[in-house]
Amino acid sequence: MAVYTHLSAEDLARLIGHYDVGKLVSAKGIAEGISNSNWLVETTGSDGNGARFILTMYERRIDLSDLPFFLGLLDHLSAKGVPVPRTIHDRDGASSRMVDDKAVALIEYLPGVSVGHPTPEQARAVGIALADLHLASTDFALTRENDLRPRDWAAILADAGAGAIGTIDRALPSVIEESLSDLLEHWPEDLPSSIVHADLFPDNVLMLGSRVSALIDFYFSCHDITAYDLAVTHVAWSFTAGGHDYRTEVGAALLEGYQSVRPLSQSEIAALPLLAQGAAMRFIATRIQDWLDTPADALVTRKDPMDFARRLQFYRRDGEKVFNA
Ligand SMILES: Nc1ncnc2c1ncn2[C@@H]1O[C@H](COP(=O)(O)OP(=O)(O)O)[C@@H](O)[C@H]1O
Ligand SMILES: N[C@@H](CCOP(=O)(O)O)C(=O)O
Repeated sequence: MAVYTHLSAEDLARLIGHYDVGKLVSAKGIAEGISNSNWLVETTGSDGNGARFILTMYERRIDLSDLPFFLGLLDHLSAKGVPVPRTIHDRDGASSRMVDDKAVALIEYLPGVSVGHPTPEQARAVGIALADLHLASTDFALTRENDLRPRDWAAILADAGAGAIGTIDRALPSVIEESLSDLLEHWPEDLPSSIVHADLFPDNVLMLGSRVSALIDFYFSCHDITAYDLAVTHVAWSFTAGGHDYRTEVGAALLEGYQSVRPLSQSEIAALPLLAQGAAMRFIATRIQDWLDTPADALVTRKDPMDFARRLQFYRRDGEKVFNA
């Protein structure tokens, strides 16, 4: 479930009244997603022809001072033709508003569905869209540091403690231990950097057939190593459910699509095996944190860190072969 806050019909109508989008017709809570509350909102439209929007209420993990970065980036990318939803500004020109003590934003609705088992053609399209995003964001004026870098994963894992981590899966502490110090010691500092999405999982890409109709959920976006974003996307897209098997053709198509727009340098290619292990570790760390913070009977489905422990082991073993083929 992903509606954490109840908004009455009156609250919603009052809120929509601050935007030039016509009158509220309906608002349905969206089940997908785990971080924020989202509603699909229908209005009569500013021209009376009806319109749809996504209303997002920021619930957790988001520092409100970062909203101008996240929302401004959507407008910047959308203006440059990258398929991301633009934000709807209220009558005062603001891209977000407060409802009681929570921030909300009204966002353009884009069609499409998230794929569960991507084809190579779909992966290629995602690679192209990611490279477009990297190139189109170079002149975005605002900056945001990544607060989930290797030292942050290490801190999250140290806070959780090997004992508690072992209660999730007995194998997990040793998978982490055999890689973490290597990642901290060899993490590259001299690769090209840019704005990165940092969480471009299949559920954050909407597709119409083999076309990317929207990249969404920019709430981890920040400045970091550009090729790290490709590594995150590779880790997220190129495996069967649970991270059990690597899908060679999907991984290759993603890399090929990306490089058809932004060719990688030799140093970026050489770093990809380690960046992919780091990407897997980053999601292991936050999934462990969420797992231990979420009661087993909570309504939110906990995401299994082992899905990414398997991927981490894969890249340790076969990363060179995958990226240097
Ligand atoms: N701009 C959009 N257009 C259409 N659907 C959207 C849009 N933004 C979000 N959604 C829908 O809302 C769901 C949750 O959004 P998301 O931003 O991923 O939430 P969370 O941050 O909680 O994971 C998505 O899976 C998608 O179905
Ligand atoms: N993609 C991350 C979790 C972040 O959740 P999102 O719904 O905001 O994309 C993971 O799978 O661990």
